[in-house]
Amino acid sequence: MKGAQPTFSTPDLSHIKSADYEHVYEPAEDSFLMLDALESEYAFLNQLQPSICVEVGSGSGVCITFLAQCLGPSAFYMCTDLNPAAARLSQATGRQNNVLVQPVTCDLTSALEHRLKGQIDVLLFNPPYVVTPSSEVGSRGIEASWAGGEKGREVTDRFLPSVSHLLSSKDEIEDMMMTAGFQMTVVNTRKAGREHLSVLKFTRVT
Ligand SMILES: C[S@@+](CC[C@H](N)C(=O)[O-])C[C@H]1O[C@@H](n2cnc3c(N)ncnc32)[C@H](O)[C@@H]1O
Repeated sequence: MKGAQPTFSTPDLSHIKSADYEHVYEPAEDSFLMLDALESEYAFLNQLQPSICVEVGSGSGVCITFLAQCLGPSAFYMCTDLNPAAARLSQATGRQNNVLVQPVTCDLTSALEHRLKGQIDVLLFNPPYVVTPSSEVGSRGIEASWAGGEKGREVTDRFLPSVSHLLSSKDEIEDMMMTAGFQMTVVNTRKAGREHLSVLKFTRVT
């Protein structure tokens, strides 16, 4: 049916043993909420035609693998985690679901910042958000899954300032026009050989 929203299945996690979840975050309500959001944003993500997608704090790899299943092999999928067991498991989850996920063990995006500056098209993060003493934040074990420190925001607050220089600048024109008081809508896009063509509509909002 023309224009129908495709549906996607939750990645196969049958390779993960219950003992693995003693070391790595087991997908829970928050993970599944992220999958639902990715599915409902599918049209937007697909139209973006991303080249590089990154998940920070990938845990079991369920979210980045789902994204790779939704968008297919034309993009490169990477993930980071402070917990080395999570980075390894994320790669295994990709493999289990026939998608390639490149893991990096590092704090937030620290290992990517030079090479991928301004090149990441899709950046996901389901951060630890439980209020805990600050001293519990930043472990390389399972505690890193939930320990959010003061107000549950310590990890998120360190992550957010890096977003603007990591993300690709496809919306530079939009930023420029928003500053000038216009809203931008992408009316139509088409891939023509190596070119991505778009018709952009600007409407004055202020
Ligand atoms: C709530 S879990 C989410 C896991 C997975 N994305 C999901 O949705 O099921 C948060 C993840 O972030 C990782 N993490 C916490 N602090 C981090 C940091 N500073 N840098 C990278 N990863 C971090 C944890 O190890 C954990 O895997």
